[in-house]
This record gives sequence, C-alpha cells and structure tokens, in this order.
Amino acid sequence: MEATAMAQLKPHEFDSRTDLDIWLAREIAAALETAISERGSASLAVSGGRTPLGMFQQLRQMRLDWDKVWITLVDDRWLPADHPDSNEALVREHLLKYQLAAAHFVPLKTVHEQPAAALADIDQRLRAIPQPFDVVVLGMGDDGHTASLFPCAAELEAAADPANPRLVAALQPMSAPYGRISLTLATIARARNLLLHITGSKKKQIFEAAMAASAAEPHLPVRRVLDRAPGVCHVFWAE
Ligand SMILES: O=C(O)[C@H](O)[C@@H](O)[C@H](O)[C@H](O)COP(=O)(O)O
Repeated sequence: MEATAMAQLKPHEFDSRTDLDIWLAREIAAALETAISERGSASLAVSGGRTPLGMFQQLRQMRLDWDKVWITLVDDRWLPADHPDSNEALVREHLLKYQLAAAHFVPLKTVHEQPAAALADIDQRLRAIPQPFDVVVLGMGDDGHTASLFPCAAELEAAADPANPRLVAALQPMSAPYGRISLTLATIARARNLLLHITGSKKKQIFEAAMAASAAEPHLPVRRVLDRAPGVCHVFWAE
C-alpha cells in the first residue's frame, strides 16, 4: 500500500477477512488494556456500516476489564435507536454482548428532532468519557467519506475545521440517506490510536488514490483526517 499523509500509515494486510477481524480485535483490546493500565480507564469509538461486524464478534469475546471501558460511535444516522439502519442498534446487537456487556456505552442519538439541535448535549455526554479517545476505528465509503464526514455535505467544512470547538457535528449527506451526527475531524485526528478498517480491492484502490501525492484537491475526507492526525494510523485491509 503506497500513500502519503501526515499520519504515518502502517498497513496490515490479511489473507482473509476472518484473520483481519481477529488481529484488529486484538489490536483494539491491547490498546485499551494499555490505556487502562496507564490511566485507569479507556475509551473506544467504533464505526457502523457492514465492515466491522466480524471484528465486533471477535472483540466481544476478549477478556479485558470492560467495566473500565467507555464505548461510543464515530457517527450515527439520526434514527430511532431500534431502527435497522441505526448504528446504535447495530452496536447493541453485535458488540455490547458477552464480555462487552460490562462496558459503558454512550450513544450519540438524543431525543432532539434534528442532530444540529443536539450538539451541546452530545458534547457534554462525550466529555464525560476519557478524551482524547484511546482508540478510534474508522471505516471508509466508496466516496472517500469516513465517519459521517461526507464529501458532498454542505456542513463538511465546519465539521473539518480544526478550530471547531465541538466534539461532534451534524451533517446532511446528499448521496446517502438520513441526517447524521459525526465526530468532528479534529476529534478523530486526536485519537491516541487511529485504526482504519477497509475490505475489498475497490476500497483499497479508492484509499490509495485518495492518499496519492497527485490526488486532486480538495482531498477526500479520509485523507483530510489522516493529514491532520499526528501519529500512526494502522490500515487493516483484506480482500
Ligand atoms: O454510519 C456509517 O455509514 C459509517 O460509520 C461509515 O463511515 C462507514 O464506515 C462507511 O460508510 C463504510 O460502510 P460499510 O462498512 O458498510 O462499507
């Protein structure tokens, strides 16, 4: 994988998605364990979508002091928490079970009609958990969005502005359904451990093109995040 960014990209390529899921879950658990031993608690933000399901199944079997871990989402769709397209529903069904039933889950969705009206409340919720996040696991869409930082959203510039004092932003993508709530670019970039999880040749090509020195500007959101992140970003990929 050849790419440039301010973040140092560390590729991890696997022969199968199952192997990837096992190793990614181990990497997450190890980073959380380090955080617990150094600071007494840990925070994890996970993506929704289809890609993380196998990793969730691995992670929920891992032994850790999960009662010292706070978990939230990098983004959610503004839907009732039991809607089939809600990331909160996905995480409740596939992640917060077995060993992980002891973890503290902090949802992004509130009772507000629109996500823009909920920003102060969500910020307050997230500030109650260890910041910066110890681990942020990102996915990526075919348009180069990550979290809900969609290239087509009018609110992208505000959500990507490093001076934005909020932890979260509300976005309305043109190319995908539902209003969104997302961690801001700066919140994601500050993570102590940043992991990108992508599968399939198509996403690999999209990612490499986005990260290439010759990539057209404005750069895609996934690159904008990594250009802002000062440390290592582990890129987990399998066909
Ligand atoms: O709510 C969401 O949609 C996500 O958190 C989003 O950023 C996701 O990671 C990508 O869209 C990839 O989605 P897939 O894993 O389904 O390809």
